[in-house]
Amino acid sequence: MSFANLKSQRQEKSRKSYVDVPQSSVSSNPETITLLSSEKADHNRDESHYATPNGIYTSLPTSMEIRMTSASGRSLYMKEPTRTGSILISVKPHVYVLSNQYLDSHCSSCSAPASSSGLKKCTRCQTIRYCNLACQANDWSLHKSECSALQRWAKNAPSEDLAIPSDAIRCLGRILWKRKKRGFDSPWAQEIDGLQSHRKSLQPASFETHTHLAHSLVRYFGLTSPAELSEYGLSSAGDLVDVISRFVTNTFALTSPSLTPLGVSVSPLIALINHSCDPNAVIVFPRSPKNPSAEEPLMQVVAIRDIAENEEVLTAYIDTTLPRFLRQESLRETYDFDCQCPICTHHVGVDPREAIWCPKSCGGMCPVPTEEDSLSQCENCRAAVSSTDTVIDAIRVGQEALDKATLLQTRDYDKAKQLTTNIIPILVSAGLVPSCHPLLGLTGLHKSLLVSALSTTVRQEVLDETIRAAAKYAAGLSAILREGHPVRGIALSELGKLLAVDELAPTSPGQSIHFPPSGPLRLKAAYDALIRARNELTVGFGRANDGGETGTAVREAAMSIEKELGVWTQGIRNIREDTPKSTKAK
Ligand SMILES: C[S@@+](CC[C@H](N)C(=O)[O-])C[C@H]1O[C@@H](n2cnc3c(N)ncnc32)[C@H](O)[C@@H]1O
Repeated sequence: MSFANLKSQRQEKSRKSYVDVPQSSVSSNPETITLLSSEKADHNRDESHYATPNGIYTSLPTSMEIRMTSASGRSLYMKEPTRTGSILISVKPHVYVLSNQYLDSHCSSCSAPASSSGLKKCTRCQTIRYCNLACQANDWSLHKSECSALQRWAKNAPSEDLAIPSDAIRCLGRILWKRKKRGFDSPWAQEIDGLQSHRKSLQPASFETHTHLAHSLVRYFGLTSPAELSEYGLSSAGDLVDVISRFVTNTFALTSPSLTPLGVSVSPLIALINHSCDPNAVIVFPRSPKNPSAEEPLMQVVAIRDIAENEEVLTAYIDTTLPRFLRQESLRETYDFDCQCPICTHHVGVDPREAIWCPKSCGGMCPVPTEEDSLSQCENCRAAVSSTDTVIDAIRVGQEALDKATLLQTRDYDKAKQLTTNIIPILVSAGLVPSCHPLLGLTGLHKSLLVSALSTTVRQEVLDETIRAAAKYAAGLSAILREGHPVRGIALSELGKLLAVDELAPTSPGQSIHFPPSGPLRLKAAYDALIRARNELTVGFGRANDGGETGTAVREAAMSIEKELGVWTQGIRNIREDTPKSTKAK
């Protein structure tokens, strides 16, 4: 449920404060902290949304029901056993928008990428683009209000690069316009108003973010006084902060069928699902070829393991490849709770997110030593880790490099790549396993940087390095995420596609002892990776969707390699048959 660009909102400055959140909720004085912790016993939430009748969720499938738990509020439960790969929920989000960087390349109505005939631009705001007139007509009822707000914003923008408001502002705008249009008492508005708000327990960092969002929203709507908020059914600036808090806590990434985050979306029904770092379901936008584009983007919840009757459906709000302390930090900051899921609380065995190889190379793993707990030994042979300081230093340097390279990846490609290239070997020589943080993150980033370079020039050694990085990344993910997780499926499909790229300088099959191999062995490795990817995508993007758009493309790629391999095999057979016996013996 990553909320793209939220933090960048903090940079959006504005002149006048409309926001009237009680200072006590953000002050750092001890009294406030006491107040907050006693509220925490009551889960720190505004109870008013619990009054919302379950009946308003018109898209709630009959196989599920809403229950209340003391630990996590409203929750979705299965009323019947469900198999891996089943689609549990399928809805169009209440609202969604593309992030600024995708406004030129994707349709703002169905969120599909531009076809070869390009997209048609709204002639008034010159910002929003559509596949065709049908997509434009589908979006018009909302874009009508948005169009003039976008024009006003652009006119007053201090510079060209700030001429379009962020995805968060545009999405909030759409929520308020649609809420007004549907009626403040409509089921649609009740579902939005029923979303959980953490306004009363905002932490200082979140308070700042919410304030900036409120300022920007006021500017986007062209309001000149807080009284004008009443037009949107809000009686005070505090109500506006509530809307923003609901949005922040309940927003999902709008993703492509290959999981690229394209924007943000809100579905009150799907927002009833609570979090686990070991989820039994995922939220995807598979874009099945069977779906009419007017129904896209279709948001689906898919079971990634069998779910029993009376079991809670749980998805992950954050990146679960991160170590526990980073997951907890992120959940506390954005969602205001301490995760008590099995992998956060049961310390059984070594967590592959925080592990190094056995110093005696027995194949076992040891927990990464920390400043607080420097004693570490192999889970298998009990060999003690002696290079504690080296490991701690390597992880610190790795984390700094990952943060820096992530920031630089779009601004300074060479520096970002230099960082990943130089730091990965340090972490590997310190003994980190491929799934360990921050090695996994750096490997994923290194792979993405190499892939983006391939789009300009393909050199054999770069292609091979990219394949090795993709293989290490897929192996690292596989140690953490359960089989059928769409992130695993996408990583494997990327590896398969890279292996399938024609070699520029194939070596002879006899020389193929290293990875990636060459010739038919490479093709076979591509085929194997694509078949594994296909199986995982069929689960993660829903069996009924046949793995969605990516699953379908991967199946086609695998079929074409199968044919090619058939030709190779036949070719080798023919050569064998044509070769005189005396030559074969040699
Ligand atoms: C998207 S909402 C989920 C639905 C929410 N329980 C409700 O009643 O509306 C996210 C909020 O639910 C609560 N929550 C979700 N998962 C939780 C968990 N594992 N433990 C405790 N609270 C959780 C947190 O308050 C979080 O900010």
